[in-house]
Amino acid sequence: MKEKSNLNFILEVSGKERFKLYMSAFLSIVSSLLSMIPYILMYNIFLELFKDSVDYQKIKSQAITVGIFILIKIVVFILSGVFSHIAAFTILYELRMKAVNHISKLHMGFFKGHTIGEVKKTINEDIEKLENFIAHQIPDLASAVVAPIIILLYLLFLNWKLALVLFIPIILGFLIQTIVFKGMKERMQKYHSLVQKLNSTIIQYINGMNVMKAFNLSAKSFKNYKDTTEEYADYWTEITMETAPLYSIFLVLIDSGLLFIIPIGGIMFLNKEINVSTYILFLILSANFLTSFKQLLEFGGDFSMLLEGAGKVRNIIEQDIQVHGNKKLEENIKGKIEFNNVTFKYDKEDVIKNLTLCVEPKSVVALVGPSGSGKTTLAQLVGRFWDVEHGSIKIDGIDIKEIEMENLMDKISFVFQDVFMLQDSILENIKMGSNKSKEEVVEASKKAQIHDFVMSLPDGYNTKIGEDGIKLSGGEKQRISIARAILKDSPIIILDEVTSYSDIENESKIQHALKNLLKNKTAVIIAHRLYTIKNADNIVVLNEGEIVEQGDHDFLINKNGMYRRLWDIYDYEVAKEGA
Ligand SMILES: Nc1ncnc2c1ncn2[C@@H]1O[C@H](COP(=O)(O)OP(=O)(O)OP(=O)(O)O)[C@@H](O)[C@H]1O
Repeated sequence: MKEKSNLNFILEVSGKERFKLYMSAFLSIVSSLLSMIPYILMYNIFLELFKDSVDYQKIKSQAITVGIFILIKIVVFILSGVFSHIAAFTILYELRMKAVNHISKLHMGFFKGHTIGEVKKTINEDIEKLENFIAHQIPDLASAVVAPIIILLYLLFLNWKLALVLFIPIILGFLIQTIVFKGMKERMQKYHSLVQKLNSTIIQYINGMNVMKAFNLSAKSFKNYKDTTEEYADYWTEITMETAPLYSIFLVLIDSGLLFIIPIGGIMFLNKEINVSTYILFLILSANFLTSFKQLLEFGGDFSMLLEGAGKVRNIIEQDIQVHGNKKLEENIKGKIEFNNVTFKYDKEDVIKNLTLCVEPKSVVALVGPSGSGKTTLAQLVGRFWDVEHGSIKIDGIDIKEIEMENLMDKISFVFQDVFMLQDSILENIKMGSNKSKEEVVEASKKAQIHDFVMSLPDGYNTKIGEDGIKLSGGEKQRISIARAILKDSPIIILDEVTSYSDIENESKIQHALKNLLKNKTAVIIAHRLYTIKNADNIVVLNEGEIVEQGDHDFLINKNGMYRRLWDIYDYEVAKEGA
């Protein structure tokens, strides 16, 4: 992945915009070359002024030419900026779209290894920084490289001995630069990881505020944030202490580059080796040369920082996407799900172990078992939230890896406890991008037992949800998510049963809604409350990723195994709650 440099990566993603970048760099070089011309013309003016009989007409025409070149330089400079800015914003747009699009195709596993803070920093900040690089630094860099070379060549041509004096600050500058920027890559990596950590801790701090307050943990979480901020500040202090003294010497050296030209040029003038106009031109051009040279050296630091940021974007864009085949499930599938010797692990330990299970079409299978036994994992594997390590999962005889992802998602509806809500109207929250009619939405909402609630709101289905709109209770969100699934009408339902209901009324409404949802569907239910799955066609008892028993409720109760024990615990807890 690292064979290609990050700079090449930027050029590669520039795609069609690359021409604009080259154009911008070219115009920037032309602009800096044009800025030399007035100096050369001024030299001619000086030469003329020091003649015995001054030709004022010639001076006038030279002065007008200087003015024209300055104007042309300004126009070319602006054009260079226009090209680079247009390119930059187009590239930024494409890069963001590419990254966000790519993220949607990644395994969930990617989000396990990267926090939301990290991903946000990359997509917002690292990509934004590239704007500065593309819009300003590519053209600046082009002219910063070419301009000093041209000036130096011209000065060597004017008087090579005096021009050689300029090499003193160049050599010293390079030496110091090498020392200052040694280990810069590692430092920049650490810098980026610290910024990511800062982002993650602040997101964690704000997102978890209500939970932390409830548990009186605000101070602890704040301490986490404070510690990270201190680590960041300490890191910058450390870098500054290490590099500042040398860097200051470097700046002074470059700025005082003229100190070498003034005395040595002066001596040469007194010895009549150069005339006064050459001396003056040397002073002007040397100052110009040293400024461009300093700019060029300063690019080094910015470069490392930007290229490291580009590397982060690459890390996302070059992540392997979840491959899928192009087979399609028929419109009216039966909905049979087969797990064949499925093994899966998140990290080191197998969470699902060589599991074989058949979910018959239009049957309801409930997964029960102790916490951590693998119920959620097994259900999520059907939707390829993760891919199995060994074995296969088939729907109507086709391996899910061979099915086109969109088609697979079309055939499965997920109803999870943690309901994701769009910051949009209730109508859009139920439609979820589909082109179903309002009537169909209302029909689904009635079946999901949420219609009456929606109609009691002032704006009905147009009521906004989210920060600017109304807040919904857990039960209401759950019923909206059931309405979504009823509207989607997929043949397979994966349902994470709600652990607790806010009240009896909510509970009976949700049970009713679920009954409507599961009618004629193949369903896999992750069961937390045993009595709700008593009527399931098949109850699968999981323990440590293995099926320990399965059958209907009566069969399993009579078997007197783990299911029976789970019931005993459950009955005890329900009795305790009721007491
Ligand atoms: N994203 C993840 N990354 C790493 N390990 C995970 C992840 N999700 C679950 N696990 C681990 O996998 C095992 C099975 O978890 P899973 O959530 O499937 O069990 P569960 O039976 O649904 O539990 P519960 O009833 O508590 O929801 C557990 O040991 C859990 O810690």
